[in-house]
Amino acid sequence: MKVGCVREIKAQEYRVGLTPEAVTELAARGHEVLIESGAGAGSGYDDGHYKEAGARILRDAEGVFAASDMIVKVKEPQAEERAMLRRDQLLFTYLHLAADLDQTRDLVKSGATCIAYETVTDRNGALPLLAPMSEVAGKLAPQMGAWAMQKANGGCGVLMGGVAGVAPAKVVVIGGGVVGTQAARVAAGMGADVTILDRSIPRLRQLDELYGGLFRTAYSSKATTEALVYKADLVIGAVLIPGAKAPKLITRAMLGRMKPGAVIVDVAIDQGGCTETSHATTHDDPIYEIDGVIHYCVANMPGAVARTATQALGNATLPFLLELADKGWKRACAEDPHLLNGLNVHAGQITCPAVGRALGLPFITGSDALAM
Ligand SMILES: NC(=O)C1=CN([C@@H]2O[C@H](COP(=O)(O)OP(=O)(O)OC[C@H]3O[C@@H](n4cnc5c(N)ncnc54)[C@H](O)[C@@H]3O)[C@@H](O)[C@H]2O)C=CC1
Ligand SMILES: CC(=O)C(=O)O
Ligand SMILES: [Mg+2]
Repeated sequence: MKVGCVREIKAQEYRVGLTPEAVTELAARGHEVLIESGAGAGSGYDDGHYKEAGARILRDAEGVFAASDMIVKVKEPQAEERAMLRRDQLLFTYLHLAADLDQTRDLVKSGATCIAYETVTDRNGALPLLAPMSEVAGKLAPQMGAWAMQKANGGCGVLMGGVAGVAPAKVVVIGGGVVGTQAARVAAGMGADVTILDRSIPRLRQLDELYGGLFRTAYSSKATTEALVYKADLVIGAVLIPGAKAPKLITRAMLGRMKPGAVIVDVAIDQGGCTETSHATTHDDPIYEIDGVIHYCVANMPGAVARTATQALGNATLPFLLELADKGWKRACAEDPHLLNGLNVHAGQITCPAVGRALGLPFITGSDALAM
């Protein structure tokens, strides 16, 4: 198979979809790998690293899109990239379609087969291609929150860990999955007073057993969430209902009752955010204020630490990538129901029910797509 990888063009995105390590493995199995010149530069890989691994370097993205059977990326294709997709092509990347009607329409129109990293599952019911980036974003969230709490950024001027005789910041993490756990660990490590909320009692029990001394757990009822949010200096939004839009757990009306200068880091923004007033921001211009509350809503947080993030993502995508390249999407998905769960769009149809429902558009199932 011809496997292509282009330079990411989303604002301030420095990750890359294929590492030279992945190229080595693809080439060893007889696949031809095409890399856009400069694609890996932001992650510390130059064209020479890819050539040595066995790739061919092409001058521009147009050439890579035109020649490849499968395109491997990091972020959702931008409008100009979507225009280059074609019917017999496979796209393997993050998509986050539930909160992105324009992209969904373009992918459907392209006729391409699109597998989204974030809805691929594993046998434990987890999301193995979202998890590494969730680890990164979770570990970054307290760091970004601490920065936003500084007065010069409009924040409340509270230091995460406090000092002798002065209380630390109160941090509330909503959602105790991968992002939430890493965020709570780091915030607690910085000395903050941390509570994590989740809707799943087994998950709360697990967190309590593992981290009981480090942070508290609480059940995510409306009343408990409100009470904790009103006392918080920093709220980290980390909920997920796979494939669907994030539930709005912090309303506009609640902002007025929060502390002036409190900060919300809404990591769930790529699924629309769990705060009614959240809208996606960029690393260039990451924060804005509404009703005295600072919002940080960068949708590609791991792009800030591209070297670490690219390596972590590359490790996780490799086994799936090899299956897709060796077998083609249809056989690979037929043999692996977890990869099939990643199929979001095929031949002009939405194939992920959660996406169809979130956008109010018609959909078929992955199994229907296999039978086409
Ligand atoms: N902004 C960014 O750069 C990045 C964003 N993300 C996003 O972060 C979000 C979280 O991802 P993960 O931690 O990997 O998901 P996860 O599936 O590991 O955890 C989500 C948790 O939310 C909980 N939850 C669901 N509804 C809830 C509610 N009403 N109240 C409290 N908890 C609730 C679930 O029980 C689960 O424990 C996703 O939207 C993901 O796409 C992930 C990486 C980077
Ligand atoms: C998960 C995701 O959206 C990201 O890593 O940017
Ligand atoms: Mg994102």
